[in-house]
Amino acid sequence: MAVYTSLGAEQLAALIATFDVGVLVSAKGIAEGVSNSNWLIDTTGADGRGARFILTMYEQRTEVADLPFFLGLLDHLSAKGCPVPATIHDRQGQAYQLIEGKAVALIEFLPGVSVSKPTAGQAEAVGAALARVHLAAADFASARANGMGPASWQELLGACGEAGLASIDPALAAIVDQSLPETVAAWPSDLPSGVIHADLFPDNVLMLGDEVTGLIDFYFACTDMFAYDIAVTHAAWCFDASGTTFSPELSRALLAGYRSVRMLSAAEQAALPLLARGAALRFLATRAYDWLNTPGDALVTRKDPMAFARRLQFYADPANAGIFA
Ligand SMILES: Nc1ncnc2c1ncn2[C@@H]1O[C@H](COP(=O)(O)OP(=O)(O)O)[C@@H](O)[C@H]1O
Ligand SMILES: N[C@@H](CCOP(=O)(O)O)C(=O)O
Repeated sequence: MAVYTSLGAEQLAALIATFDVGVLVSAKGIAEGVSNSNWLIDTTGADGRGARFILTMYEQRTEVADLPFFLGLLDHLSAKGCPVPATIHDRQGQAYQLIEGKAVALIEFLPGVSVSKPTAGQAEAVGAALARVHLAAADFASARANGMGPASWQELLGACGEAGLASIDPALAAIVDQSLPETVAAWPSDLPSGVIHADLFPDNVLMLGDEVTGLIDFYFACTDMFAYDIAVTHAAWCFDASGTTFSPELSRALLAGYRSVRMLSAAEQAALPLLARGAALRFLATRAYDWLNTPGDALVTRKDPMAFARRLQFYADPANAGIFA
């Protein structure tokens, strides 16, 4: 359930009245998502013909200081024709407001559904959409460091400790030890970089058939290597949810879709196996930390760390080195 904060009908109506979007008709909490609170908002519309929006309240994982980057990026990409929701600015021109100390933003509603079993056609479309974001953000003026880089994996996995990792799975500490030091030591810093999404999982992509209608949840977006974003998207899209079964077909399609829009340099190509191990470690680290530190009665659904430990083992196996060719 991703509505952590209760907003009363009067509060919502007063908030919506600060935008030029007509009068509030209904507000329904959205169950999907884990980080922020989201509502589906219907209004009479500025022209009286009805309009639909998403209202997001940023909870503790999103720093208010980062909102100008995240929301400015949405507007930039939307203006460039990417399927990204634009933010609705209030009558004062502000992209977000504070309610009882928490930031809220009204954003464009985009059609589509998140797929749970992608087809090759859908993976190809997502690869192409990712490459278009990389190109479209080239003239976005702001930058944001990746707070989820190699130092954070070490910190989070270190905080879990050997005993914590063993409590998740007896083999987990050894799996981490086999890959973490060498991946961090070899991590590149000289590959083509720019704005990346950094969390383009299927639940952050809205689709209608093979068409990408929405790329959402840019709240890990940052300035980092494009090829790392490909690796994250590869890890997210090319396995079953448990990380047990790799799909060569989805992998080929995702990479072909990306390359159809943006060619990879030889150095990026060569780095993909290493970057994929890093991507698996990044999500293993946050999932393992959350697994051990999320109270049993919390509203957040804990995600299985072993699903990314299995991906890490797959990427670390020399027999699979050729999958990115
Ligand atoms: N712009 C949008 N258009 C349509 N639906 C959206 C939009 N933004 C969010 N949603 C819906 O809200 C859900 C949660 O949003 P998301 O940004 O992924 O939340 P969280 O950051 O908590 O993971 C999504 O799965 C989707 O169903
Ligand atoms: N994609 C991450 C979790 C981040 O949650 P999101 O709902 O904000 O995308 C994972 O699967 O571990």
